[in-house]
Amino acid sequence: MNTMQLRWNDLADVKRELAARDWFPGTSGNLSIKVDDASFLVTASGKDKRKETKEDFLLVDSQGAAIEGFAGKPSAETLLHVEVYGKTDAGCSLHVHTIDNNVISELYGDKGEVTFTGQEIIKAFGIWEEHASVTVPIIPNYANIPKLAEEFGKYVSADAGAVLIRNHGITVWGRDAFEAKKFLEAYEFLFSWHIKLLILKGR
Ligand SMILES: CSCCC(=O)C(=O)COP(=O)(O)O
Ligand SMILES: [Zn+2]
Repeated sequence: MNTMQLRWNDLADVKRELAARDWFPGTSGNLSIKVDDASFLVTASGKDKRKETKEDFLLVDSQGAAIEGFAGKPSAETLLHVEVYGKTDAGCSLHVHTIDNNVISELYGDKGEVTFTGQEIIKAFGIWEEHASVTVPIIPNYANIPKLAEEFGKYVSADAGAVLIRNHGITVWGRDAFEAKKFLEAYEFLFSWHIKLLILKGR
């Protein structure tokens, strides 16, 4: 099996697991995985990502242009994945729309970021101190994708990270598929925990 096929299988596994969580409502969401310095696999645009087909992913070059031999169109948001691979050594980038990430993005959108403190799951990010904090930037949901990608890129420097797009979704990246999925799950846990606490406390 060549590298592209191995990475295809890795991304298909992640896609299946996120689909089982129902994190692809209404065809939303897009996923990518690096194949080498010149190319990555990205989900095809507009498809129901809960379905598994032979046309689920396309190979694109480092600028996000489709490489011949693959059916369909690359994700409309491929340029955000281009930012991740162009600016870091990350190996996988995951974008999902959930109710929880949308609610958090709207609640804290004016602040431009949201911070969580004193939650055990923060250890999933490799931060083991007591009372540790994790902060996620929140950017406006520009309809113009190159502009959205440019704004998103301002927060992309480390090999792992996350950016919330207001009333849209979250993009999380990591060194490989395992790490990106772990971080995505941890962020979604924090969002859900925070919203439930706010509701129960009546704030
Ligand atoms: C129906 S969701 C609108 C587009 C979007 O935000 C998304 O994540 C999916 O776009 P894609 O082109 O990757 O299918
Ligand atoms: Zn989206």
